[in-house]
Amino acid sequence: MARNRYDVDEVLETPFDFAHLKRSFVYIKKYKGKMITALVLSVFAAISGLLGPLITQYALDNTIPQKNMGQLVLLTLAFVGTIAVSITFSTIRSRIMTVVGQDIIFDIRTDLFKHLQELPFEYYDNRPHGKILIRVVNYVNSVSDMLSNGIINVILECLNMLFIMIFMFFVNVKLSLVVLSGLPIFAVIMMMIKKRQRKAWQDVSNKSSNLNAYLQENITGARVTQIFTREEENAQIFDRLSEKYRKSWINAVKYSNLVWPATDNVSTLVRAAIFVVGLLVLTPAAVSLGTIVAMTSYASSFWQPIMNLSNIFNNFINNIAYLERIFETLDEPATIADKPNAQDIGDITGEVKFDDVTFSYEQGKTVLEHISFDVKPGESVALVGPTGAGKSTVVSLLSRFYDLDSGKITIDGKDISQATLHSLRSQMGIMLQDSFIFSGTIYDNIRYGRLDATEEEIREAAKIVCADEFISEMKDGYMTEVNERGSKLSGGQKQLISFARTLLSDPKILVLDEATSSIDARTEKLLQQGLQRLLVGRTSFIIAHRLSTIKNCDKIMYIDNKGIAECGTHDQLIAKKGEYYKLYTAQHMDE
Ligand SMILES: Nc1ncnc2c1ncn2[C@@H]1O[C@H](COP(=O)(O)OP(=O)(O)OP(=O)(O)O)[C@@H](O)[C@H]1O
Repeated sequence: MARNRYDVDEVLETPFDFAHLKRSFVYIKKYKGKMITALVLSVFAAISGLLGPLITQYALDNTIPQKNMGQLVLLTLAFVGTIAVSITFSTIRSRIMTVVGQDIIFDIRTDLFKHLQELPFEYYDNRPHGKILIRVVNYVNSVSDMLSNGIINVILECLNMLFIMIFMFFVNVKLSLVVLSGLPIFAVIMMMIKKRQRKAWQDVSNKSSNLNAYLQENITGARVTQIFTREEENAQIFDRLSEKYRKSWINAVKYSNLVWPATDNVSTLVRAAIFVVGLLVLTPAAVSLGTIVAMTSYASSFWQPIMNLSNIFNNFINNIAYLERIFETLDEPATIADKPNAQDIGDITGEVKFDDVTFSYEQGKTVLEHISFDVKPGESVALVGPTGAGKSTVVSLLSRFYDLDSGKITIDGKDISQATLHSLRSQMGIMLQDSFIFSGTIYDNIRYGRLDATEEEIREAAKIVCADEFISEMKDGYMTEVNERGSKLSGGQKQLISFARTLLSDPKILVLDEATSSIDARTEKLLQQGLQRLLVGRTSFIIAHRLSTIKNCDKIMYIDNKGIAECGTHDQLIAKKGEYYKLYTAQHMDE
């Protein structure tokens, strides 16, 4: 998939069809009981509202000319009653639908979040995270009204139209036909606007997504921005994105704004036609004043649902662009998922074998080629080599964060691509280069991967990695609240917490990717002692640029040129006087 920058519009792979709307019924049908109740209430509210003009007509044509005061009072009370029923039922309906709308938001968002958690790293590597956020937050909010109220309103407005027609035809057939004659004019106008309008709103959604992506990137990178004093340039980029968003919005609103006046004009024309036809063509003798007043009232009522429908239609057009995005995310395949016949890998001893493994992140650009090596259970293996050589990639493949181009990786003789991800990853402890800290307490951060860990176990893990001392010195100790990304902690402290988190999961295979790079030399020495105890009985892969930390590993692999350039113990590689020797002596001399 092409990489998507913050300023590149996303391409929708699937054009809109009604299947999207049909698919959204999955979310709606759960609430059909409440929706039917709301619909019934709305129908009663509408019928009640429609009785008003009939009462008026009767009063104008009979009660008032006969000066029947008693009847007039009764009719006035009935008129007020219809309005009261209409308002009460509409209010209850609106309350029910607010709850349904929120329930639908909840369901879609839960599905999206669950799915996002299963998507491969590749998905996140390929798009700005702000564009993912906007789908889960803004787009879901937007579509909820369409899926709850929108669909009810469509049914309701259609029913409303039907009822009004029945009432109109009941009052006067000829004048009803005059009202209906406005419909074809309206249909032609709508067809002309519809397609352009949909495209325009899709553009708005793209531009708002771009803006969000840039904003999110800049919040995350705020420190770097200030360090490099890039504020002005970034503000200009933001202005450009904002301007594009503003223009796209104005353009889209231009189309939407055509719908209202078009409907309004047709409605006014039709009402004028009623007067003309009623008074001049049919003559007052044939049509009473009450009939003309009732018919103009019905005519404006008749165009009300049409105006509402065109409004809903507008809303649908905007929201369908969002719905497409939501379904696109839900349809994103979890490529790194359990195969159909995946098996639990069982309790592993930690024997690892790479068999002729070739891998590329992007098609045609291999990062590793034909790599083969064996690691016995409990062995410690160091991966060293130049930046970008592929060390982290090797351990990512072992955890099956990516699938191979060719070759096979086995653990205890079992192909990891055929194992369930949970059984594989739950026996691995991986400490990535980026020691991510979640918002919450230090305590919660350490037990992130093992919620059932006891306080003693948490403290013990922290002690082994020499984190207990600095944590205990904090005002609230283990209960100290840290921000997302651990902004209140030093780089080394973050690494130690993340280290404790990895150890607490008691893995059979331990992966430490630059786990101690930010830790001072004294703490690292202490840490090494604790680590030696801890590595016993576990297979470990350690990536480190500081070679002094991996000297004692059972095996050192020097990764370069897409493969293993050298492999052996520290002494063997020093004696070989190859690349490792050069690197080690260079570092040794520096020290
Ligand atoms: N998600 C990714 N998408 C595309 N290419 C990637 C991705 N991650 C890494 N690469 C590329 O793969 C190569 C190997 O990267 P890797 O992170 O494995 O190197 P490394 O040896 O661990 O480097 P370092 O010592 O700097 O951590 C690099 O050229 C890098 O640009």
